[in-house]
Amino acid sequence: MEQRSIAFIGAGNMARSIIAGLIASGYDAKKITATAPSETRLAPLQHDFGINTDSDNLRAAQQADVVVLAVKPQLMADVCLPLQAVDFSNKLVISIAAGINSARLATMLDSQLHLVRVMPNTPALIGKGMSGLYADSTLAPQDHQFASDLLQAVGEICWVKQEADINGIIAAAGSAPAYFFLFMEAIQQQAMAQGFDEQTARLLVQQTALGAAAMVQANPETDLATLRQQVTSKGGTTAEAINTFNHHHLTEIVAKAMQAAVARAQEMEQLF
Ligand SMILES: NC(=O)C1=CN([C@@H]2O[C@H](COP(=O)(O)OP(=O)(O)OC[C@H]3O[C@@H](n4cnc5c(N)ncnc54)[C@H](OP(=O)(O)O)[C@@H]3O)[C@@H](O)[C@H]2O)C=CC1
Ligand SMILES: O=C(O)[C@@H]1CCC=N1
Repeated sequence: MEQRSIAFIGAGNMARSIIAGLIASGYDAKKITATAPSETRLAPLQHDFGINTDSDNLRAAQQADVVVLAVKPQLMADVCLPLQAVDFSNKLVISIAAGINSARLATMLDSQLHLVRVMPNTPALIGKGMSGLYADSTLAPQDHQFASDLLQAVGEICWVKQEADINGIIAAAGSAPAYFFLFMEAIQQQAMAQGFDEQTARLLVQQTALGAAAMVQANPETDLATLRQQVTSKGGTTAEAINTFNHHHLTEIVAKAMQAAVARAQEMEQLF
């Protein structure tokens, strides 16, 4: 992919995940700078990946071709204010923040932007990310391509046609690793309650989750319900477990949780 200079403004969990994935995919570490107010986050990034770090957001943004906004939504307005001094006319801006829309970002940076909104997730850290991307029709094809390449370096991507769909990506992918972790935590806890030590319980859940996800990926023509049915022997143990999930309305619980994630993103659009 094209090796543009990239400044990550914010060096937390998500920036680290993308940077790790980029370096693993062969991106030139010297072309990447990450910023944060303290060395706590920066030093490990420099040590682990050999990238540049800087505590000066303005300097990093001014020197970059691509500015990735990777701070918490609550801080975005404060972080953007000094960046209004940057000439963004030849820069691509990528925002990974949940709940801050394009119009708001343009106001925060007081510029017309070449902007892509991206909703990634933390498995980008190991090259298994899932990112949704949105840009309006004014984005240049080469910027569109760069954003695609950048996120494809750390996983799968899908472009959405309407900006509001980014909130759906948050619910289905951005936040969703946490749902799977929660489910795995619950299985691990119950396996421990049934007598397994912590390590064995973790092995049982992680290998099963990995196997199930790999089966989904290996069988793209088989729908998820069929894969479930193949485990569920009539009158057997799985049927009892699934009946219990259904009795307690697992599908409705998941729907409500995803709707809550979207509602929070919409609320954040008003707050920040
Ligand atoms: N975590 C996730 O799974 C996902 C997160 N996102 C989005 O990514 C963004 C970042 O989230 P996440 O990485 O989890 O958050 P973190 O809190 O882990 O990281 C935020 C980073 O911003 C830094 N920071 C704070 N103040 C400033 C400042 N003034 N200038 C520059 N950097 C600053 C923090 O530094 P310090 O630690 O030193 O304060 C930290 O490095 C959010 O907008 C979130 O919505 C999107 C998809 C998934
Ligand atoms: O929880 C959050 O707000 C961010 C966005 C998606 C994942 N983490």
